[in-house]
Amino acid sequence: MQSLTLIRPDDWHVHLRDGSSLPRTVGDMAQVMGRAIVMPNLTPPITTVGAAEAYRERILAAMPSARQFDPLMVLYLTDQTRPEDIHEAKASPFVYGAKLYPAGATTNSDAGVGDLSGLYPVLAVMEEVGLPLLVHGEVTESEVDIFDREAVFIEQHMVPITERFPTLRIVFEHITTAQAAQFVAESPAHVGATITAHHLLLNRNDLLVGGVRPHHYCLPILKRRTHQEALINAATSGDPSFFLGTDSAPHLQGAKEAACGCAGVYTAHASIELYAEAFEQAGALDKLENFASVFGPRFYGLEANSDTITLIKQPQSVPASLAMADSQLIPMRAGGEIAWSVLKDPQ
Ligand SMILES: NC(=O)N[C@@H](CC(=O)O)C(=O)O
Ligand SMILES: [Zn+2]
Ligand SMILES: [Zn+2]
Repeated sequence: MQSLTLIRPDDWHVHLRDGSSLPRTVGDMAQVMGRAIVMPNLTPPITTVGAAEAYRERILAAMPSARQFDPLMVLYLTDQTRPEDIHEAKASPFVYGAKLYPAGATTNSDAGVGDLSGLYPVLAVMEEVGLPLLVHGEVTESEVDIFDREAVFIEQHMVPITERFPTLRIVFEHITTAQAAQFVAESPAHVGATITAHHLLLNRNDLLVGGVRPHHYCLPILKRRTHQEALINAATSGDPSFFLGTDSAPHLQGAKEAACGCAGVYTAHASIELYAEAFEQAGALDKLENFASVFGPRFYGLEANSDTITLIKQPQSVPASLAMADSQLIPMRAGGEIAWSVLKDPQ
């Protein structure tokens, strides 16, 4: 049977949520991932180092005992964030970045940044102390088409930010377009990007052909096939600017299958297996380890994990639903199969 042993991967963009959701999300993550950058878009958002450290404790308390999993915390930037908050974040051993959500761009982003230029004093400190800026890169103006919001963000915001703060470390999160892939490829090494498994495996036909598929609805929204191909090329290029970030974002079934359904795809149950499928389809399985396990830690100035996992080419069935928070969510590929499995640790 075909098998593939990798340095243990990390997830550089995940939503673990809070409270009674944590056993599901943390349990799934900790099965395979060594570390994860934990997104701060809770209600209320994680805007202080104190809140980030308390959230980290709740995550650790929800961990299955068997494995080590290290949650790396992130501050949520608002119009009220002060330069002092950045100094505190840099001083914390648990905080690895600060996240820019344009207000209204995505789930729980209402408290995000309204006026980006108002954030410049904060970005100046981030550049000075070397704290990475993680960006949900979409404009929110109602007149801009939803499929264009990422590309317009590059012109309106990414270019000015990188020009004004030329050494600021930036992660362009969950990129979905050829324009974003090109922007990152042409930027210096301290500008990176995460790419999700679902944006490698799906395009907007998978969202809309034959009926609307609410479980494929996420932000930034799935784009046309040519963009999917550009993302596959970027992820399998061997360029260290591109690394794994699942953006696994659970919502309960009822919140997705609704007249106004929430954005987010849940992939934490089988994320490395889904990436393996995408890399195999591209004939680039040999590029998976660097993308999943080496380039992310290198970007964040960390060592790669010291142990390994083994993937085997053995299909796994995905349950029709997964329990979360006394209810259920519908994971990616629900009721179907994924071509790869992770060999379980011997007990
Ligand atoms: N990606 C999504 O569609 N949703 C994320 C938010 C985000 O990452 O933009 C969520 O928190 O649900
Ligand atoms: Zn986002
Ligand atoms: Zn996200």
